[in-house]
Amino acid sequence: METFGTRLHRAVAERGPLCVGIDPHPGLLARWGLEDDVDGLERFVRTVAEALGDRVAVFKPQSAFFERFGSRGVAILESTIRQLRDVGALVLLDAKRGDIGSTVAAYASAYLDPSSPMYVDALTASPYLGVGSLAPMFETAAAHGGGVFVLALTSNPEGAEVQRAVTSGGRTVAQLVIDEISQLNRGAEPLGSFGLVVGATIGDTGHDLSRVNGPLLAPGLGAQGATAADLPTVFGPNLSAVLPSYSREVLNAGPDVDALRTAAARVAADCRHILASGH
Ligand SMILES: O=c1ccn([C@@H]2O[C@H](COP(=O)(O)O)[C@@H](O)[C@H]2O)c(=O)[nH]1
Repeated sequence: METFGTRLHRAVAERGPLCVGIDPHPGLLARWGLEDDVDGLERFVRTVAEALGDRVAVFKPQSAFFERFGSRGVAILESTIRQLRDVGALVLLDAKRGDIGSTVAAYASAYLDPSSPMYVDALTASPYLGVGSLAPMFETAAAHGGGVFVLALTSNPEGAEVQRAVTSGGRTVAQLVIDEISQLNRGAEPLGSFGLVVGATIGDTGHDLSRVNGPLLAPGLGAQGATAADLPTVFGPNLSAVLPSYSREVLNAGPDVDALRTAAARVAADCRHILASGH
């Protein structure tokens, strides 16, 4: 069985280092001339999948925008995940799950067990009940070739107060998360399956990412103000592991399929250039 790290490494080699977020905001549905209802949601996501499904390495549907419509929205999320995986894209579900271990085990079965209808390649997770509480997710992911991306230094301004707080051992909360994920990825080749979320908006992190040996998901590009040119400041010598993530910046170009493709190609080119230059 191939690990998620191996599958991600190949997807990025074949399609380029880009994650496109699928965030059907009410304002975007309106901008696309769609109603803010289940039919509008379905038209929106089918258009994104048709335009980009065969050319973007990773899609990151934001679960909240589907949950907003109840069970019918969740059914659309489920079919979108299948549609994207069928055309060879990896799906990273952004649901930021986290809880006590026994409940995390249920989240792991829901998203990371291939027999589940909601099975995805990887899931975002929140470590604020303790990184150890996420162990059932790590174990299920490892057993089935899946991945988990854990929040470390998020792109929103409110995150720093918690994430940069200093623990009793002297490390920040974020560095503790970074170190625990680094342990899980130790020795993995070509890339570990456990990633971190580090916002592109945060400037020089002041944190040591050098031992992560796993993917660094960088949201905050585009609509939140960061650009590809900010990536070297944030990630320093660890740029090669960065997976840049854009949602509204690309989605704003729709509903025209060619315009969506042009927008995705533009941000991909910006990032490829910066990531390849290594500085
Ligand atoms: O630190 C984080 C973690 C997750 N997100 C999510 O990414 C997208 C960003 O959307 P944009 O339209 O590109 O701003 C959204 O789903 C967030 O929930 C993040 O922004 N920052």
